[in-house]
Amino acid sequence: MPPHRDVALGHTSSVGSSAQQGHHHIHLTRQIGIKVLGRASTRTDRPFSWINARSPNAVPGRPVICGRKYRHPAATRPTAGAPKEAAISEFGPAHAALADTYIGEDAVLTYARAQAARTGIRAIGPSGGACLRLLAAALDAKAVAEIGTGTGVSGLYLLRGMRSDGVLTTVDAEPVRQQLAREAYHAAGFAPNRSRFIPGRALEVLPRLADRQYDLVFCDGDPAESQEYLAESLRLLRPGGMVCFEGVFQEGRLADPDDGDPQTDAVRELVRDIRESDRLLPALLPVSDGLLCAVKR
Ligand SMILES: C[S@@+](CC[C@H](N)C(=O)[O-])C[C@H]1O[C@@H](n2cnc3c(N)ncnc32)[C@H](O)[C@@H]1O
Repeated sequence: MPPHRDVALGHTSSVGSSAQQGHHHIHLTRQIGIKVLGRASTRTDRPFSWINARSPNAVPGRPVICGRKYRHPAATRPTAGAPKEAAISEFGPAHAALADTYIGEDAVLTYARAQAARTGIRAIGPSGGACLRLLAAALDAKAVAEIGTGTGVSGLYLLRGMRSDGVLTTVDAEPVRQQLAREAYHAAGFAPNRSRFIPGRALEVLPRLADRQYDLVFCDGDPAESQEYLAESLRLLRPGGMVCFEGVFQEGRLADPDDGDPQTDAVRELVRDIRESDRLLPALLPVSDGLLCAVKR
């Protein structure tokens, strides 16, 4: 087998010859011409919290991702054969904190975040915000819809990633919060025509927005309405557009088998439906409180 260029590491390596590498691995290597650096495990006996086979919503063999504040009791039970994974789990919060501090927020974001805290709402964390900015830039987004303006933290990140002529349409049931967001966008130097504020309940406002006109839809309103937001997002998005849901870890409740709260159940359904949809290509990013993103095929 000829050597393949490893684009991730910038050196060449011989791949596909080891008996330990599975057929799928070899096939993938041939298909994309790079070395695959790791293989997904199919083990389900891990002792730590991100696989929770006891959850009533768990699909056998499929991981249920757990928020970083929650640790399943089994997480503390040592099990032979998986010390490395347990160690990785232990380092999760430290890595998350590093991802947050890496970004560094300016005065406007700091102010908008302080306003969110003052008014008692949760704003997306810096690492989640940076992902939104990154995705908006990667999509070259001209039209973005947001459910849950809050005091403008997520909107600032979105606007900073969008095209310079892009428009953010943002919906919130609380006009007072939208006014704070408007001030934050202004303070950050965005012209008024870069944002469109629509006050009202999401399920009343979203049906008025046009089909297939949006590059990105960011959902951060009422988690209990997640399924409806997904349906509306699929209608609003152009093919190749992306939907993102913030807060899917539900601060650890998602993977808590004892949590039967209807809101958590709604998010569990959302997570499962997105994963199993053949119209969507998902990735669950472990930033902020879980940012579930999916491209509409
Ligand atoms: C978590 S906060 C949004 C934070 C914001 N995305 C950020 O990161 O800066 C949720 C917001 O959604 C709004 N909201 C909750 N339920 C809603 C609904 N059904 N329709 C519209 N907005 C809603 C709340 O008023 C609140 O401002």
